[in-house]
Amino acid sequence: MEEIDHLGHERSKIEFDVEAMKIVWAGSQRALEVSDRISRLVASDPIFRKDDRTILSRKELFNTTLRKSAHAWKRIIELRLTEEEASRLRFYIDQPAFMDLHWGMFIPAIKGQGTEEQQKKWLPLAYKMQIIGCYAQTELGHGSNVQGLETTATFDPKTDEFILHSPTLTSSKWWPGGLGKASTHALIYSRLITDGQDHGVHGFIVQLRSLDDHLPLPGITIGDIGIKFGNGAYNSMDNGVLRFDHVRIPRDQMLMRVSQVTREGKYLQSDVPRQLVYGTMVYVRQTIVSDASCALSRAVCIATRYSAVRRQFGSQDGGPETQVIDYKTQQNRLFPLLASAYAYRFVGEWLKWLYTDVTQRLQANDFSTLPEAHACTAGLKSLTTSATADGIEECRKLCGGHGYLCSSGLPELFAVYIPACTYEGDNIVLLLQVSRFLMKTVSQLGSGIKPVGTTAYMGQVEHLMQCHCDVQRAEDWLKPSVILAAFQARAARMSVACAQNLSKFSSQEEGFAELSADLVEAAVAHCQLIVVTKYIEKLQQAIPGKGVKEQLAALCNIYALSLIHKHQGDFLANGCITPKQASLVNWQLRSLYAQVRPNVIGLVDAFNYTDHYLGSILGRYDGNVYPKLYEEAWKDPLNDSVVPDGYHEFIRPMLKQQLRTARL
Ligand SMILES: CCCCCCCCCCCCCCCCCCC/C=C/C(=O)SCCNC(=O)CCNC(=O)[C@H](O)C(C)(C)COP(=O)(O)OP(=O)(O)OC[C@H]1O[C@@H](n2cnc3c(N)ncnc32)[C@H](O)[C@@H]1OP(=O)(O)O
Ligand SMILES: Cc1cc2nc3c(=O)[nH]c(=O)nc-3n(C[C@H](O)[C@H](O)[C@H](O)COP(=O)(O)OP(=O)(O)OC[C@H]3O[C@@H](n4cnc5c(N)ncnc54)[C@H](O)[C@@H]3O)c2cc1C
Repeated sequence: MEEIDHLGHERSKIEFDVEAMKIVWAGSQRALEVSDRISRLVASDPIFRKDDRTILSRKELFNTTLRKSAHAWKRIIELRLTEEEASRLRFYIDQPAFMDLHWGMFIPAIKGQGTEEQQKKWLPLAYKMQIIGCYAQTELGHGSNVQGLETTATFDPKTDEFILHSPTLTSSKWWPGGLGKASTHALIYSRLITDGQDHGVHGFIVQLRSLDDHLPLPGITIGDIGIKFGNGAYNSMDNGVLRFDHVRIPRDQMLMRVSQVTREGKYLQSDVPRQLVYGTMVYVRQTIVSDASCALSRAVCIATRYSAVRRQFGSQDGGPETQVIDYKTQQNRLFPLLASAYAYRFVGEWLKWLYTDVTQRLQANDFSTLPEAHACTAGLKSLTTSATADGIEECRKLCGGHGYLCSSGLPELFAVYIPACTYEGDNIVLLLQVSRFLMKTVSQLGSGIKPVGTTAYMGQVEHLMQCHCDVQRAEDWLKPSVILAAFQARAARMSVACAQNLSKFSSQEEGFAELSADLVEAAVAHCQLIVVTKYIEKLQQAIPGKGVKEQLAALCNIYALSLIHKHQGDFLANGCITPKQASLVNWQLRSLYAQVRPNVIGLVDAFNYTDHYLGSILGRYDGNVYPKLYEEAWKDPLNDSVVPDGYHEFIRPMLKQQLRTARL
């Protein structure tokens, strides 16, 4: 039967080159080719099916994780996939698994914190998957406060070993992904004790399970922490609990790039900053920003396609009703999210560059950009994951009732995504780190230290404290210089106000505690400025393809102006803009919505997601929503029988009883 494209009329209106936009989204022609090929490979392989995930029991679901991971690994070897292809394979399989922690944290931690010798010993085993590792930092009692961890690693000079021990219930390792059932090894973060002295938290490679029969080694208690939020979702992951009872490991299993313990038990600190122990978190936070653009674009793709299919009200003379995407309220909720997905994509690309740059510098013992890399990764991780989690939920609401069905793909996407606001650093805790960095920058302004990188704008603080926004007509809001000036003035004024208020307290710590809510807002303003700046810089590059740059520019303006509208309290209170200019923002936004409206289906098609990856009937490429929703309902196990199990036991006796009561 011929397939009908129910979104064909939408696609015929598109004014730009969608194929060229796909390249921009993927990053390059080659990246698009790889992504496209691997997504099809996954979609066509029955082992990677995922439409049944929300109805599987926990054990069945975990079993699919094991099967999919083993099959993925087999395919990686058979097809000799490159690292990039393997990572795309993981992306399109779309199921959280122990492999993520092995490749995403265990290996990077050894690379970043291990000596050359340690890397030589452990990395080949890990690369060949002859050992499976996880990243065990968080404990039952402490996650955010890493310095508060309680697990101890005490050096025993008699045997040249460390003794790993969990002295309290709260010192139990709790949460590490892959720990519960799959990992054979772990990177354990633990307090280092030598000769009765506590040197703080360090990383140790510890074998947990036998490589022969997978049983826990002596002294180790280990298991899964239990079911988590939502059906399917993150429950494919075996987040674990672990306790040590005086477990001995050789001395050379402490990661010793940052500091060392000698054979005699002497503690030596190298000139590498201590903060490198936190380096793996910087790496993962950077990847999480790019992931945010993927998760948000996925939700937006579903909501956009469905909003073009769905019609409610407004029929005239028996004609079709209005597509809900044509309601201005729908556009006002949806289009800023579409714009954010693109904005996060570009800031993610930049952050990857920043991370690569800082890594190269670290290798050359240049640690000067580490504080900025920490502030940027922490802040942008926080900003993008919070907005993405909220955005996915908004997309669910944008799809009305059908968005609540698991077959819309949105409930599982939300459930699997929201922990990103917590893992790799609670979002508020991370923003407080950014605000510390900002306060330090402000305090150094008068001292001749020139702010650089993302805080360079603070160098013009005197101008930014007084400047006036130069907008008289709505179109003036389209000028990048005007947008940047407004965001810079807002960020600078909020940071300076915090710094001034902090100086009124007798101690810095007291001030930080009291003003933490304001500090978080200043950090958000700074991070939003980074996103806007990086988007504007992206537009300064050559971008080929008919109409592509124009659409990207419109989305950039929507991103920036919708933020000014949302946070107009900040912009007005700090005198960055006037009430008249705030109302012109709205006029300009409406006109931008009209400009992108004919192109929105093209803008989500450019993500190039397969129907398999989207996992959503509402977001189907062909828009054939209603027949497929109807068909899907009959697949529910409840519909296996016409009369439900339990009818004779529960429903029938109740009905009969009511009958008797009625007769009485
Ligand atoms: C199928 C086959 C596939 C094959 C291939 C597949 C490839 C697959 C790849 C998959 C990739 C997937 C990626 C992974 C998936 C993600 C899953 C998530 C799993 C989750 C893991 C976790 O959650 S791990 C635990 C994370 N924990 C945290 O984040 C804790 C948060 N807390 C902290 O970071 C810190 O404790 C703190 C920063 C909040 C406070 O630190 P501290 O108490 O030491 O304090 P100070 O505030 O005093 O800071 C001191 C000083 O240090 C600076 N600083 C702090 N942190 C850092 C840092 N990270 N880097 C650099 N500097 C730092 C701070 O600014 C201070 O500086 P001063 O100059 O002294 O002011
Ligand atoms: C799905 C998932 C996977 C995870 N995977 C891993 C893993 O693989 N390995 C691992 O080691 N860990 C892992 N974690 C743990 C995770 O890193 C921590 O949960 C996270 O760092 C937050 O720490 P916490 O739980 O201690 O939160 P808490 O710090 O207890 O936060 C509770 C509340 O207190 C607030 N708060 C805390 N400190 C402050 C402060 N100084 N100022 C203001 N407010 C504050 C927070 O904002 C939050 O609202 C995972 C967690 C989840 C949910």
